[in-house]
Amino acid sequence: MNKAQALIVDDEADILDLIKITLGRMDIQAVTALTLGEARRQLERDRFDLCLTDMNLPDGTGLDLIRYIGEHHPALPVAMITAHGNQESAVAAMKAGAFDFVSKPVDLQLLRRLVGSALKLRGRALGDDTSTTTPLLGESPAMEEIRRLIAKLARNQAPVFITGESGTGKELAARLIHVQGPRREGPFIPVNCGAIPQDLVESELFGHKKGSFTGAVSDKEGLFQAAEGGTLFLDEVADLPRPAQVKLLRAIQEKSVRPVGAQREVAVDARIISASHRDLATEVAQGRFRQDLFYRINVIELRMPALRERPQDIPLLVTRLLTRLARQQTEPGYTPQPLTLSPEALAALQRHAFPGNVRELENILERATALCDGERIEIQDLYLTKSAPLNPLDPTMQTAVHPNGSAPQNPSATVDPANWNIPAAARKLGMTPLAIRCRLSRLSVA
Ligand SMILES: Nc1ncnc2c1ncn2[C@@H]1O[C@H](COP(=O)(O)OP(=O)(O)OP(=O)(O)O)[C@@H](O)[C@H]1O
Repeated sequence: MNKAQALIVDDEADILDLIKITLGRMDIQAVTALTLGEARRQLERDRFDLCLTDMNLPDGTGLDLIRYIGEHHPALPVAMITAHGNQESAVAAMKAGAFDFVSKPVDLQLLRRLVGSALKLRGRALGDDTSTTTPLLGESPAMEEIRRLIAKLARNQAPVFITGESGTGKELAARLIHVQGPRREGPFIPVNCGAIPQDLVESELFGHKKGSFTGAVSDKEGLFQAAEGGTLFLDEVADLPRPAQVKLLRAIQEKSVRPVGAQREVAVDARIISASHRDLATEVAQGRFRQDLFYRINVIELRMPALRERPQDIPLLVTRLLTRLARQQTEPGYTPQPLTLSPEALAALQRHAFPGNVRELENILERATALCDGERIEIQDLYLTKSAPLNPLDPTMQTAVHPNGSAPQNPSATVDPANWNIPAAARKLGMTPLAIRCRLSRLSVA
């Protein structure tokens, strides 16, 4: 590959020189521009592997340049040089499509890492190499869109916040962002924030020094440091206690952490992807989650759709999951044929509400595979009981008209799947419990 070439845009000659020297030591040719107009001309004249731009330019802003590059040179990673402590412009840059940011005074170690990550994208098509991770299956437009967004997000370093119900594939999406991006060779460290005992959260995340608290018998590296060069996936981030939220904010802003009991901060280079099945905006409104942290981790939001919103994906998921289950039962010299699903069983699954989403589908099929006698899974092998929640979005649920002429109501939407309280639902819908039971058994699968 030819020598890499970077375009550096800043109206301060000193900064241009400093960056030029640093890149030169990395064997990268740097071309400089003092204005937005000059940068555009360079971009049309030459081919670059990376662009670094300041926010304030004499004839525009760095954001203008980021947007211009997004439109005309979408494969070119561009990073913003922001004024010290100006988090707004860092967030704005990443929302506009910047790959990453570095704040002034420029920390050369961080700059070198940033440049290294950007150059790993050279000559690579979007979404390469997902071979080691389960693909995100689904042919629905919603899943197509998710895959497209993941490929795009993989190319930058912005914090991503993934929302969605339990089992919708939030962790899978985070892994795909990691493996499709320049950090793929680095570690992917998943952390369930809700599973760490409250008093150990800070030490787990940021590490500790020997003797900093009872039980700290030796220095310990935190999960942030373990994710160096890779991605830290903070699952159930809403469960982080407030003091850890303050430290997390600082770690993201300053790209450095201070282990418990340590005097000095240590620089860390980890991409943060977080997720929660809870609505973080509500958590903020109720004072349980810091607004500034919410703003910082939620630069880009990815919403994983519930399975009930895309029942058309169920047949493909079923086929792939049954194939995988058959493979898992392979014995030396014998691989069983994947089981098939009867049309009635498939229809039943497409009517099911799946509160546990794809994970629940996996469990249902695993159980059915174990219990099924023949080669075809029948409706009764699914063990969807009468109390199984029905998909309120299923069109067959929308046809009944309520006697009082109000909008069609759906008993399964009213009957809380957790309680399955039919009398209460009947009161709410103005129907008799018997009528509800009849509706449910007509639509139910068992
Ligand atoms: N679109 C999909 N294609 C294939 N497998 C999927 C898909 N979505 C989810 N899965 C599978 O479903 C299971 C649950 O996914 P995952 O753990 O990513 O969900 P989650 O949203 O992070 O769940 P939780 O909120 O409970 O942590 C995993 O085995 C994952 O591989």
